[in-house]
Amino acid sequence: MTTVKVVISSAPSGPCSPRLPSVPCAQESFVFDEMKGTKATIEEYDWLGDLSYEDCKATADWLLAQTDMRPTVGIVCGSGLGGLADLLKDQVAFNYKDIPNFPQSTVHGHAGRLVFGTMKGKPCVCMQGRFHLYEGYPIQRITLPMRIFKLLGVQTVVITNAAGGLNQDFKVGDIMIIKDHINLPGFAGNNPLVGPNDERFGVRFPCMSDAYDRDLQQLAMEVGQELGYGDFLKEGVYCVLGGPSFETIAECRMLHMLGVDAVGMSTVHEVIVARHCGMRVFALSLITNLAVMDYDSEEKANHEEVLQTGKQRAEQMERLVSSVVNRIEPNNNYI
Ligand SMILES: O=P(O)(O)O[C@H]1O[C@H](CO)[C@@H](O)[C@H]1O
Ligand SMILES: Nc1nc2[nH]cnc2c(=O)[nH]1
Repeated sequence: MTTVKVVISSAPSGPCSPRLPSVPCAQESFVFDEMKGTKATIEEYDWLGDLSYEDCKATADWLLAQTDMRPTVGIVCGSGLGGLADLLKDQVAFNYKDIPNFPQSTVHGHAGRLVFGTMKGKPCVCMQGRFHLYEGYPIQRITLPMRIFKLLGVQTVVITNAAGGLNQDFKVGDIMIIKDHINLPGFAGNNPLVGPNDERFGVRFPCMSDAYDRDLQQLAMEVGQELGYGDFLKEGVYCVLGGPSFETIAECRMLHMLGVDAVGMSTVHEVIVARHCGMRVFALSLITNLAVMDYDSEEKANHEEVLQTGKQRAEQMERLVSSVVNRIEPNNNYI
């Protein structure tokens, strides 16, 4: 695994203080790559490493050469939700380690396979395992699969995750349709679109007020009601944190005050990159545990509980996702 830590800086005598690369101004601003010990100007720095448009295209072309499947729907399985991939028929599967430029899954509950197949007759590609910031990958690399999805022909991305519930009305096992997000690492400049923008993927300043497709949210609500999931189907705002430590009580209280309904360590970066390249997004959180907000509580968040809840709700998550996918039209409409 290659980890690159970069420091953006400028000469002390320069007119600008240390700054983010998205607002380059001082001539003397430079990027110091701590791993390689090299220094380059913001323009010169190889932000994407081997993840340029051409490299993404090479990966997509490699995959397209191995299978006749032409997916229009891309699915990301959250922690403990890898069973979604097993729903696919006529599977062609690749271990991440065999796919050029792909990172490796390092987290328990994330198998590390890219599975092509049909779900209710629709050609799909499914990430059985995702990448997280806390695994040490650069943020551009954990979101690489979204660009590969786009280049494979995917139009709609269905993203799932396991999350801690902050909304006091939520219970363990609830499924939350994500209607919006808060990108907390993004407040500190940790956004997957930082660096030079390649217009072949999308615009420099993508809009995020329509990040989560409203028609698909409504469709999922309808489908959920039809399936009899009304009691545990919710909607809300998801907040991403860097992890891997779970939140303190004070952090949970702060997030709750900010209007966050569920907290996790994934999804948002994928959503930003998916929206940047014009795919539409539908996302679900499985509430695997309740955030601890009370100093008298003995509860302790832990990954085993997360995986366990995933197992318990797997069947309903799978039915909800497959029923939504069933009603997505290839031209991005739904029926
Ligand atoms: O978001 P997913 O990948 O579902 O996983 C969630 O569960 C893990 C913690 O148990 C973290 O990785 C968190 O992000
Ligand atoms: N950050 C965070 N991620 C989670 N993933 C599943 N549960 C949680 C949680 O409580 N907090």
